[in-house]
Amino acid sequence: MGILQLPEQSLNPKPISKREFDDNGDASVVAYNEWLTMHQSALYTFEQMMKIAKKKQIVVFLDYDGTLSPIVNDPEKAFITDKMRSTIHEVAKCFPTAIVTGRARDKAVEFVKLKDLCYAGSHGMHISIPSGFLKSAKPEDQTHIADEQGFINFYAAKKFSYKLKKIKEKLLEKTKGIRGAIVEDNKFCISVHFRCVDDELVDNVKKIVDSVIESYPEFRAGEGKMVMEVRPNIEWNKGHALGYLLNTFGFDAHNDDVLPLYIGDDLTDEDAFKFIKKLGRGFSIVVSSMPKKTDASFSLRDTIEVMDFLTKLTGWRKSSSSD
Ligand SMILES: O=P(O)(O)OC[C@H]1O[C@H](O[C@H]2O[C@H](CO)[C@@H](O)[C@H](O)[C@H]2O)[C@H](O)[C@@H](O)[C@@H]1O
Repeated sequence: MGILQLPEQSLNPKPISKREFDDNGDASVVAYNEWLTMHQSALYTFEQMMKIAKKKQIVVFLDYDGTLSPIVNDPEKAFITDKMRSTIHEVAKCFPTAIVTGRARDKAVEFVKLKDLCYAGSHGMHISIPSGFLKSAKPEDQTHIADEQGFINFYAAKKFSYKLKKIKEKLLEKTKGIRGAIVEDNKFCISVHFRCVDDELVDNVKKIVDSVIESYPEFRAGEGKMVMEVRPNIEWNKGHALGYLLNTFGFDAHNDDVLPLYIGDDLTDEDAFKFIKKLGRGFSIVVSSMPKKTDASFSLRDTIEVMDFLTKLTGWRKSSSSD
């Protein structure tokens, strides 16, 4: 079965008015509405999507920043609402569910505060699975370690910890004179934020990051939303994390009955969208209120729409299991 493609006449994207868009962003209404026809609203095409999902196993993957919590200036204050938390809780009761984020896994747990789901932190380089979720016991080895909170932890990039610490020290030192720059330790990657840096100094921040990693060829830097992310230069990203988690949940990714559903808003989420595209099955949903280049098939405008979609999803699951 291929990725859901709806015939054009069945599309029912929610167009937005000029007023609404002018208040909100800088792209034109026409461009956004055109973009919506290629990345249809997952809310407005929900029924069609779920026709495909009937009697199949949906596995839910949720990015954190910009997907569950709105983007804010201070990364330490990117909280989710209680309503979003209880929505995620309901989702996790209905489907195997994982939070897949660039944040450190511990930070994601601290924000989400839910136990019965998986967390893939540091862009999937640290995956935590409640031990009860494992179909068969995973032997403890160098990359699978049990912790006191009842999670089994998989580490894809442990050997880079020492050098990351050094990189972080250098970044802190070199950015300390730039007002608004924040260096965030995400355990297996480091974010250097410039959202609150004066426009004319943003390039300086980027140059600092580039100059620091120049002496560390095993690392690379990518750009996210007003942030540079330094990470080990290894073949492991959010897409690999999806494959790993599906497998760990006991699902054969090649089984047509397994449908990964991923919602995310940032560049690193594109790796997960590509994974789903390559699989040829599942639902990839980008969160954006303006046109952007993406491999996702569907879209939602913002975190409010994400919550509405997840609520619909759990409602659908509950009603379809009583069929
Ligand atoms: O994979 P994600 O969960 O989307 O994490 C990506 C980065 O998200 C955070 O930064 C973004 O959100 C901040 C809070 O809203 C915002 O201030 C910042 O400008 C955004 O880039 C997080 O702080 C980063 O470490 C993550 O890499």
